[in-house]
Amino acid sequence: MTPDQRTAYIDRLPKAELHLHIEGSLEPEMLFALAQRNHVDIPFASVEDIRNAYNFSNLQDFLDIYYQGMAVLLKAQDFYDLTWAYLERAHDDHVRHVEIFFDPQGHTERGVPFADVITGISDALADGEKQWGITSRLILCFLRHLDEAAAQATLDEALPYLDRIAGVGLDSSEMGHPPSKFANVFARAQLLGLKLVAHAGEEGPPEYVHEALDVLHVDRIDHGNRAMEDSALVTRLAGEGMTLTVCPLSNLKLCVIGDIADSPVKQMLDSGLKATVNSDDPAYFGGYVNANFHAIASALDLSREQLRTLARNSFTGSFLPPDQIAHLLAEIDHYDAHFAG
Ligand SMILES: Nc1ncnc2[nH]cnc12
Ligand SMILES: [Zn+2]
Repeated sequence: MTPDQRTAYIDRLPKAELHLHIEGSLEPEMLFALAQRNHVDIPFASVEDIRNAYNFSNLQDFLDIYYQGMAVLLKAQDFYDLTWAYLERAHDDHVRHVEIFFDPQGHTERGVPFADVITGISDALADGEKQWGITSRLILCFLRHLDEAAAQATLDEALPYLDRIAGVGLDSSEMGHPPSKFANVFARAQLLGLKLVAHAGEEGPPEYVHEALDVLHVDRIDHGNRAMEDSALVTRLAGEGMTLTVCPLSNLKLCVIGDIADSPVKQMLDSGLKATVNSDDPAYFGGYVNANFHAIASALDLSREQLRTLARNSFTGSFLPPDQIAHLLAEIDHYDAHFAG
């Protein structure tokens, strides 16, 4: 395939996005507009000012500004508008299914009712399915810089809404907050029938990936970059068919990698790992899912077969039922068979 053909192939390839923080899709324009609509003071005079602040040297640098940005989200309508805007972009990128993280503790600690957060997001997801046929799952993330009791209280608040929540995850500052800190709340979530995921090995050591598997019993690993440092762990992850939700542009912006060519995606595929490509916080990291595909496809010279594998992994690694996965895999095959460049 020529580079132009590869770009065209990615653009319309049916895919799922499995690692997307809905608050990280808050574009500077919407942040600015919501600040005005809700009369929230922000330390930025213009959209340009906001964009200029998006330079990070590590995860914590980003998180500081990410939590600051959330302050403009106050009403159910704000969460609806945010989610709808993301779905419009996802639709443009031929995303057929999304599994979205949300950070309720970032909102309830500011006095926003849990009900407003989940209602706004889930109403938009339902409307997105009606409008475009994009299916979805919602994953409640616990903030790992807070304690386990706070996570348990958040799970308590979620109980009336479990019909809208597919799973729980673990995000925020990784270093110093190992997965084992949340062993009890994850065990409780599992008993409630929820799926389990955790950010691990983004900045944290391979040991945190081991803990996510052995202590939390996760169904997926979010990021997982540093698992590549531990060959026995790589063999294990490959053997278990564990899905890794890798985020190339995020890794670059947060200095997890020094160059996009250092993205581990190709090495993961070559090692038999079930890697997927995702955007993480696209408003902050410079691109939605197709931009992430484009960036690594050229930097790593990915083949058509590898791109197709990444798209297949996004569906087989999802929490959809087998019949829907089979249907989406058939969509990929149909697309691939008819792609003329
Ligand atoms: N990449 C990331 N890592 C940890 N926590 C996050 N919250 C939002 N994006 C995150
Ligand atoms: Zn993330």
